[in-house]
Amino acid sequence: MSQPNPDLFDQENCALLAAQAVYNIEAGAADTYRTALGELISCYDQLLRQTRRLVRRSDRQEFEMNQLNHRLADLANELEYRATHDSLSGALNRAAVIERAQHFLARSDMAMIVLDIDHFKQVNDSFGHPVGDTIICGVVDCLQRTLQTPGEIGRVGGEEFTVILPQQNYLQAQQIAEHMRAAIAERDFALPDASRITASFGVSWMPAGADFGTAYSEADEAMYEAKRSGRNRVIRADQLLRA
Ligand SMILES: Nc1nc2c(ncn2[C@@H]2O[C@H](COP(=O)(O)OP(=O)(O)OP(=O)(O)O)[C@@H](O)[C@H]2O)c(=O)[nH]1
Repeated sequence: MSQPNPDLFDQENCALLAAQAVYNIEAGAADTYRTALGELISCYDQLLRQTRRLVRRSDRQEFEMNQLNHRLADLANELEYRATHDSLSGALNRAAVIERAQHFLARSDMAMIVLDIDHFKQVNDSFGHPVGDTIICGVVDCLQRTLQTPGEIGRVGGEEFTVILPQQNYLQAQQIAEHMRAAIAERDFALPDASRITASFGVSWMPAGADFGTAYSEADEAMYEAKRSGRNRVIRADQLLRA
């Protein structure tokens, strides 16, 4: 049960009641005294009632203002989410990936994985664009489930994704990419012909202070080498440089 609101004017109300009692009892007092007291009582009574009404109105407006502030904060969060995320898969969008990667690289070393779904055009052509869309969401789900360390997953192009991994060395990033590759290859995407989906991966590693463009182009080049050499595999950029 809710508590009744405390009367802010309890003291004034008591004074008013006492004055009213005096006014009623002292019937024989001088007329001027009684008239003045009567006016005082009436004005004071009206003042109390109006002030109570104003306090109630102000409480209501404060409540409404708080509700509007909450709604505004929710909308700001929603706007921020929409500005930074891909609406189909929920992964970060390209601009947000660049921004976060630059943020990490300004502070620490960072590994980057670039992956691209294999023969995706064929999936779209065979089963239609909506089925292709479910594959994109399924691939992002595989990446999210596999990523156990701090990092960010982004969709940087149609069927191309990026995973940024702060403070992970080449070997750790390669192992994460391998787990992701296996998770996609093993997942049943429920395609009508029961075929499997695979993706090709490239991995780069940059020391603190490097730029996003270099990290991305090295990982992208390694990913294309993974495509050229048969798809459904992980290639590290430093393996290309040595070859
Ligand atoms: N369903 C769907 N398809 C998309 C989306 N964005 C891009 N695509 C498709 O992705 C396909 C990319 O095809 P390609 O670049 O030829 O590459 P691929 O068929 O995956 O072949 P490889 O990369 O060489 O293995 C095209 O058919 C695009 O229409 C999307 O948001 N949804």
